[in-house]
Amino acid sequence: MAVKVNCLNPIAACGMELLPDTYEITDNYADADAVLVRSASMHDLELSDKLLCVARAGAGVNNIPLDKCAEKGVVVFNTPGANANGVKELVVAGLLLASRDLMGGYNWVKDNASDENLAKAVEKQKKQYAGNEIAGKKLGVIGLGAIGAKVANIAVRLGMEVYGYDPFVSVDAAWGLSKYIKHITNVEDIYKECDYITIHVPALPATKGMLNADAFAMMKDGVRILNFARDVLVNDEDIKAALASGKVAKYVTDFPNPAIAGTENVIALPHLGASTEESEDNCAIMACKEITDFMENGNIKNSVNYPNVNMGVCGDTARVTICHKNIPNMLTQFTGVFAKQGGNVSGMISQAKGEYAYSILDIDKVPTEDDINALLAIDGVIKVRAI
Ligand SMILES: NC(=O)C1=CN([C@@H]2O[C@H](COP(=O)(O)OP(=O)(O)OC[C@H]3O[C@@H](n4cnc5c(N)ncnc54)[C@H](O)[C@@H]3O)[C@@H](O)[C@H]2O)C=CC1
Ligand SMILES: O=C(O)CCC(=O)C(=O)O
Repeated sequence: MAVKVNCLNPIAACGMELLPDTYEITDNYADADAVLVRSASMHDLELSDKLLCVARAGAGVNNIPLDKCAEKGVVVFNTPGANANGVKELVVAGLLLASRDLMGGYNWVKDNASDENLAKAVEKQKKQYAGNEIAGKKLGVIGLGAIGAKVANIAVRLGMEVYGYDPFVSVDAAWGLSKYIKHITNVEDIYKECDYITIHVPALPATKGMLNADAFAMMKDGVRILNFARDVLVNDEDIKAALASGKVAKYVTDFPNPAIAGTENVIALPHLGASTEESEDNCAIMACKEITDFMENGNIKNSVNYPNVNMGVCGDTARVTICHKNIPNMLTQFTGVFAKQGGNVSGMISQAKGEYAYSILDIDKVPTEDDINALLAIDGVIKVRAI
């Protein structure tokens, strides 16, 4: 039967073209085996029994109910790093927008475009839009993942003194960091020392409202804040007060909301970080490859709610995949189901991530409906799929 794929947002064609010809694109979310999504919220959508996986063509997964998906055996993927360069480049633009009054200058020229003496007027007017250079200034980067690490490295190359903070930094990201980045172990040192602060952490209960009145109170007067991660990381009322008092000179954000969009010294962009042809292509390609390998082989790569598991292509007559709870004695029960029927399990792999686990079994016979039902009847088994 054809694999049905539903796109909740438009996904770049170069990714969609990688899906096998046998796959069918459907407008009917409820009938989909696989869902592709960018920023659309899935929190209010029902998860059908048929749904097997969701691929987020992007990094942030706060638009997807990860626990609810895990409980129903729906594997959620994202595309780590695929749009990081796009965001990094926009953060560089954000640093410049926070330092030079480009918007004011641009608007003034536009408003005076028909002035015959424009060239002369420009020379008189330009002092209104003078600013500062970023070279030599201190930049604090909170979160040194795919984006934060790139931002920190480019800022070093632009002549900034860079402070980096990430208590959970991955080994890969750490290897890629410039040796000139100062390793900060207490985020308060970033608040106290830096002229510019940029935040690149996921929206989690622990990071929501991280930049709040207490944090602003520690910062230098005239600090410039950049938020290309998520609106909820910055407390709206607190940053408005900090902008009004001059504590924060500029707030550049990719996440406007009615509370801050019209506020003076807020420069708000319409979530453009990953909106480049290159990032959209990279994310679409990675997401579609993840779906295809999962649907065809049961392999999981870059999941955010199930473990990564790779057993290549099926080396026997059939393959069975099982989403289950991470509890004792599961594997012997799985092999027991096939042993009872005289079937041989020739390959098996199992990995756990938190409360959940995922197993792949290659077997020398096509599993019967009874086999599948026997697996489903095991306490802790969530979803079984025969490939
Ligand atoms: N503006 C846009 O269009 C885009 C925004 N984003 C946002 O940026 C966020 C980061 O993206 P990536 O760098 O690709 O993700 P990532 O997962 O590679 O990096 C996130 C980093 O934050 C760190 N972290 C987590 N909690 C922290 C804390 N309390 N303090 C300091 N560091 C902490 C993690 O250890 C990790 O290194 C995403 O979660 C998403 O919300 C991502 C892509 C595009
Ligand atoms: O798909 C998009 O444009 C959103 C990108 C984003 O915010 C993310 O990857 O977390």
